[in-house]
Order: sequence, then C-alpha cells, then structure tokens
Amino acid sequence: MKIVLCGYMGSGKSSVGKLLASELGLEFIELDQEIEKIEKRYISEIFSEKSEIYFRKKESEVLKNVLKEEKSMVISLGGGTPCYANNLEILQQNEEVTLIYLKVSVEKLTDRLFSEKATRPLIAEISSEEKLEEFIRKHLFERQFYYMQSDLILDTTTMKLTEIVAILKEKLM
Ligand SMILES: Nc1ncnc2c1ncn2[C@@H]1O[C@H](COP(=O)(O)OP(=O)(O)OP(=O)(O)O)[C@@H](O)[C@H]1O
Ligand SMILES: O=C(O)C1=C[C@@H](O)[C@@H](O)[C@H](O)C1
Ligand SMILES: [Mg+2]
Repeated sequence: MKIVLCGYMGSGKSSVGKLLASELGLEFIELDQEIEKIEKRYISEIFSEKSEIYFRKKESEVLKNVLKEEKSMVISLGGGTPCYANNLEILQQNEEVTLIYLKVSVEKLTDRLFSEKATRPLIAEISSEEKLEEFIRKHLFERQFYYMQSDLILDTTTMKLTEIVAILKEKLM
C-alpha cells in the first residue's frame, strides 16, 4: 500500500503525511526531501542554481524510484508533482497507490503561506498578501485539474490535523 498525498503548497501534505504514517506504523517519505538528499542542496537552490525544468526532471525521476520500493509507505508529493511530466499517469496506473488530494481554500492557503513563503521558490518574491492570494487563485485553478483526479478528495479547510488523519484512517482501512 502506498498512500500518496497531493495538494497545493501549504495544504498540509507534510504535516498530515507525518502523523498519518506514524499512526499507521508506516514509513514516511517526503518527495521534496528525497530530492534535496540526492541533489545535496535545498529546493530553492536547485531552482536558482539549476532551473525549474531541471527540478521537474529530478522530481519525476525520484517519484518513479520511490514508487519502485517494495514496501508500504505514506508519501507526500511536492505541490506541483501531479501536474508535470507523466507523474499523474504513473500514480494512477500503480495499483498499490491511493492518491489523496488535501483540498484547502485559497484564503486559507494565502493565510498559511504568507508567513512561510521564503522557502518556497515559486512564491518567495511575491510582496503582498493580496498579490499572493491572486497568484494562488490562478495557479490553483490550473492545478486543480490534476489534483481533482485523485482517488480521494478531502476538503480540509476547516479541519484540525488530528481530524484529517482520523478521517483518512477510516477511509483507508
Ligand atoms: N489542518 C491544519 N490546521 C492548521 N494548520 C495546518 C494544518 N495543516 C497544515 N498546517 C500548517 O500549515 C503550514 C503548511 O503545512 P505543510 O508544511 O504541512 O504543507 P505542505 O503541503 O507540506 O506544503 P509544501 O508543499 O510547501 O511542502 C504549516 O505551518 C502547518 O503547520
Ligand atoms: O508547488 C510547487 O510547484 C512546488 C512545491 C514544493 O513542494 C516544491 O516541490 C517546489 O518548491 C515546487
Ligand atoms: Mg511539505
């Protein structure tokens, strides 16, 4: 079993993934961290010193390698993972994978991301909260097409972490 979490930046993939894995006694893998380990530098450095295209190629490569591992795990994808290359198809065709979309409103995402944007290269340079909200609204509109093809869609906008994990456990078991 591979429980794979997707969603926009700040949607809670890392927080939910870590807690869900620990409650299910499964290994937890963060795709972004795997890429950083292999590349020996932060994602923001990969973007600035190489390029986004280089990052997307690595992301796709690392995803395929992680999915080859013969054990059950919880995997948190990067915010853009299902939207590039043939990543979504690879996930959908893998019978072991349950893909879950953690849906969060634009307002909530803006709220969370404005204080945490420095580590996220796609939004790091956006100067005001209004501009960030406008960016997220457009970006999420484009990306939702991919996210919405998940096996399970959970609107977590008003949910606490423990509530999200409890619902996911119930749906998955
Ligand atoms: N359900 C929740 N309720 C309140 N705060 C939350 C919830 N889920 C996540 N957060 C907070 O929102 C922020 C972003 O969460 P997290 O880092 O888990 O998102 P992410 O999807 O992994 O983001 P990224 O794609 O950028 O890695 C963190 O500060 C986290 O503590
Ligand atoms: O939404 C995105 O495209 C990204 C999200 C992060 O998780 C990282 O994968 C990277 O910063 C790109
Ligand atoms: Mg994360």
